[in-house]
Amino acid sequence: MNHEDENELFRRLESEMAEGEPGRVLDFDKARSARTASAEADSVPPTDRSEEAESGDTPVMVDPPAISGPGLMERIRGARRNALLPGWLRSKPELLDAAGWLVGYVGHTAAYHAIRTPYYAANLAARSPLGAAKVVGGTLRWVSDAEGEPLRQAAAASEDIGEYLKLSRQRDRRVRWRGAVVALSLLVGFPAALACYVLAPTGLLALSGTALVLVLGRVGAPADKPIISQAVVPTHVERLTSPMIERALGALGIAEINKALGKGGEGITFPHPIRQDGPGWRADVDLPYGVTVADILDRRERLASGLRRPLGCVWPEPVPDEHAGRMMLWVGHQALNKGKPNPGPLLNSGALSLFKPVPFGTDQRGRGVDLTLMYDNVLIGAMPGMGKTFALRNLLLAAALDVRAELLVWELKGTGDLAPLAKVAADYGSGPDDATAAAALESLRYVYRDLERRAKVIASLPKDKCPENKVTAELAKTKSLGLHPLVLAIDECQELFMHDKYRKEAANLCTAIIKRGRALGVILLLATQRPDKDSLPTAISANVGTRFCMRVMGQTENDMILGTSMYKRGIQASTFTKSDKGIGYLVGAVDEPQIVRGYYLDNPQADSVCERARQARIKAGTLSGMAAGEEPQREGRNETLLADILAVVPPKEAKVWNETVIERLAELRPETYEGWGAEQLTAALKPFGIETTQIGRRIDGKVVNRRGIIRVDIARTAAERDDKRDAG
Ligand SMILES: Nc1ncnc2c1ncn2[C@@H]1O[C@H](COP(=O)(O)OP(=O)(O)OP(=O)(O)O)[C@@H](O)[C@H]1O
Repeated sequence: MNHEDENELFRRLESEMAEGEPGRVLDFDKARSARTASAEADSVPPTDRSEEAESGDTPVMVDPPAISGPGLMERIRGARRNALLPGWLRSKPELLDAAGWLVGYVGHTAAYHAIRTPYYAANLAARSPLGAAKVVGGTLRWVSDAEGEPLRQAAAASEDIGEYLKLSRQRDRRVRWRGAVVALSLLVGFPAALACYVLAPTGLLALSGTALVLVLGRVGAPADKPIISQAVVPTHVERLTSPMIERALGALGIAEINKALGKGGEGITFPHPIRQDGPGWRADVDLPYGVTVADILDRRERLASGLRRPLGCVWPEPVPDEHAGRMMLWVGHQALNKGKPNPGPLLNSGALSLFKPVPFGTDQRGRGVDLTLMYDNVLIGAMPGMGKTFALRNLLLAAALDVRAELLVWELKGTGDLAPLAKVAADYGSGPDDATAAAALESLRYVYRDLERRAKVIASLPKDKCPENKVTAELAKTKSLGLHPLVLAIDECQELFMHDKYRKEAANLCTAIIKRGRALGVILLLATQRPDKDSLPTAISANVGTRFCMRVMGQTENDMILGTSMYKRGIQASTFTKSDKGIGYLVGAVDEPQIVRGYYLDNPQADSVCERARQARIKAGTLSGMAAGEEPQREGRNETLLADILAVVPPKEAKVWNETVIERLAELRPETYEGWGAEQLTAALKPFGIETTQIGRRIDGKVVNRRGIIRVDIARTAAERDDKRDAG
């Protein structure tokens, strides 16, 4: 292109720019390629550029200059540092696990061969004559220079006399000195052996004889029949490679991935080398633009098929603090659900503190996952039979081993899976019936009342003792304060939240406990198999700190347990299979969701942990309530009801309709009374021996009869109860 043409092109460009709106994005590539296509001219005259820059219509550059982003220091500061030591060296349980495995491996190998030593010895002895013959034969062949025989034969056959004579002379020389070596050895060796035979102690003689026999046996053994068999057969797992991952991703049917892998596509990038990570391989993958880890999680099964690995081995995960397309793909050597169930450290551990992390399970890589229960509440959800009760029981066993913790345990299914806890629990009930649901509700009321008491105690404490206005390990130790950890567990809590009579009150109490209980040392543990808004009030699911979700049907249940948008973020418990029992997503224990397999303690093991916890409690003097043989109060009554009625019905109102009373009660304590009906008040007063009665009122000139209370009845019963309490 000559300068004329070039100027013409830029004139055109300028006029285009002038026509367009200000700041319009120009297709510079097009312009550039037009330039290069038509000529050899390799640069724009500097005058042209400066003119552009000076004119007000300078095109807007939308791409940053090539070198952009943070400066060198910022990049160095922001760089991610790789751990100095490998994970297994930093984590004590992993180190212990690896050391234990090594000791076991060495021990097994040693024992295996020790048992077979007589067999190995007999085998070698049997082969020693053949070994001796091989040694003698080999020596004779060496002395007679047998290895040169084929060459001599060849020279003779080809009648190459010169070569033959040369080889024969070499042989004669060799035979001479080799024969001398052997003769000398025999001359020295025989008398030496004879002397040893006569003079050496029997032990040394036997040892040398045995060694000789074994060596001869080893020499006599055929190469294809090893004497020592293998103690362990190593499993060979196929290495995870980038082509395998690309092949698997390409088979997912995601258009963007196919485009990236196709001809001219940008391919798939791996920001770090694929490496061994625990008992599996870890690959970090940058998915093509626009593809998220959630897209892959949706197709985990297909991915596993593409990798030719069982589903339980393939665990794609989002990477914390990275873009949505960065995937950590961990491919285990063995399916997670095929590993031997691990009872975990609770089986043998001594005392625990709920203020510190307690063992809960292991992640895919076998590393221990702990949970801190204090200042938290836990929600466990899954389809029936996936391991909710076992997971809940793990947490309760940990709580049982903290002798200070008061346990209230309710299992509303009636299978008795939590029965071992009855040995240590202040209150325990199991059953699908109304009475158990009512008792569980009573427990909630008790906890709620205790919440009020705890709040008062904390408020009355000097600031230096309670600087953060919450229960501390120190305060929990002081028995007189009554600020010990209070753990209330309800398995199949949907039974309570869907109960005809109790659902409203149960939901209100639970919500209040979840909201206020954390700082006051109250821990609520809930497990449900029906995570929907009717069976698990949203106020509860929204306020729980730690969530564990095993297999569920779909997005709604997933997000109900794990929290809103978790499914979209790729945390999908619906991808677990039927055999993934006890395996779930744990959210809230650390910053990022984890896949965890809960420790598996069967009934007898749970029983033995509870027995140990019981003994520890007896020793510490903290065994209380039902576990201590005290009769539980099962009156089904709300302890504050009478006082509450007296508070909302002034003495001048002698008779008040139930509906008026509950309206006022709901204003006083919405968490307890909201949703009560007139009938419920009548039922709630019955255990106190108070009957409601028909009360007539004239409305619009007509007499309307409705059930109501007589205030003096309430006041009398309340006074009697107070007297009794004072006397008792
Ligand atoms: N961590 C685990 N590892 C291996 N297997 C487990 C684990 N947890 C539970 N299981 C198995 O799953 C089975 C069901 O467990 P569990 O009774 O806790 O389920 P669930 O969800 O409470 O059931 P349901 O909804 O019927 O009450 C148990 O019998 C046990 O064999």
